[in-house]
Amino acid sequence: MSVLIYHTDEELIADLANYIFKIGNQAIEERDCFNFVLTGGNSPKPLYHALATTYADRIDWSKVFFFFGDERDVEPGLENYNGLMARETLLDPLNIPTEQVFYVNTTLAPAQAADAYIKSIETHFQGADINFDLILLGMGDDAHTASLFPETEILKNQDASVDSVYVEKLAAFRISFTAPLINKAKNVAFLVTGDSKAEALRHVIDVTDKNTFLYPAQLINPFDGTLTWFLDAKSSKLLNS
Ligand SMILES: O=C1O[C@H](COP(=O)(O)O)[C@@H](O)[C@H](O)[C@H]1O
Repeated sequence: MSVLIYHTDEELIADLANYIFKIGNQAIEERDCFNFVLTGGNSPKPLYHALATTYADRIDWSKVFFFFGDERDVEPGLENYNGLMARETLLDPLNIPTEQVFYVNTTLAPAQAADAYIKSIETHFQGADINFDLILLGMGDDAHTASLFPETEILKNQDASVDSVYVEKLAAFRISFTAPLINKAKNVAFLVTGDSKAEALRHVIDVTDKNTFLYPAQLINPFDGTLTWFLDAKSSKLLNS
């Protein structure tokens, strides 16, 4: 595991962009395609904007396939839909054709949407083992990642799959990769910024006595891949190292 801490947002974004392109260009060289899982929420917006502008010429975007590690159970056109945020900040500015983007179909009931999503991923991987080149994750101030929220049923799911979960404190359903599916990735990177994440981050990175039911991001530990944390000074202020 690598923990990288940056003192300016510009440095963090530049380094994370370089990391993404290194993995992406290597995947394209090896297999002619880069399977890239996006995170939702607010934290990645400046990164996505930078990828689509300053760094737009650093990869052949026609070879990049985009997925979502989690989705909110709202209509695709609504503000909270992670796919809409990614479309506005990254995918539309780069003119990515819809065939390269795997959105979660939230017009279906949550369980069916989860089922349809894993099936579409299986089809894309043509029956081969599903191991994404890169999964980008965020983390909430309650230590949830993707939509693996504390004290929810999905945390017990041992299948490398996509599941639906009812999150009581949000009174809403989510659709999310399970922890085993994330852990099968070749590379996993967290992007975590802001003071409000500091305490959760301390529990996830520094505390050796794990409680994955309360701090779900502790579940992320790739079986055979790399794990890198991209942090700003604020989110990392309570870490020992
Ligand atoms: O609900 C979500 O939250 C997390 C963290 O989001 P942020 O706004 O604090 O950056 C995000 O990673 C996840 O994809 C999203 O659905």
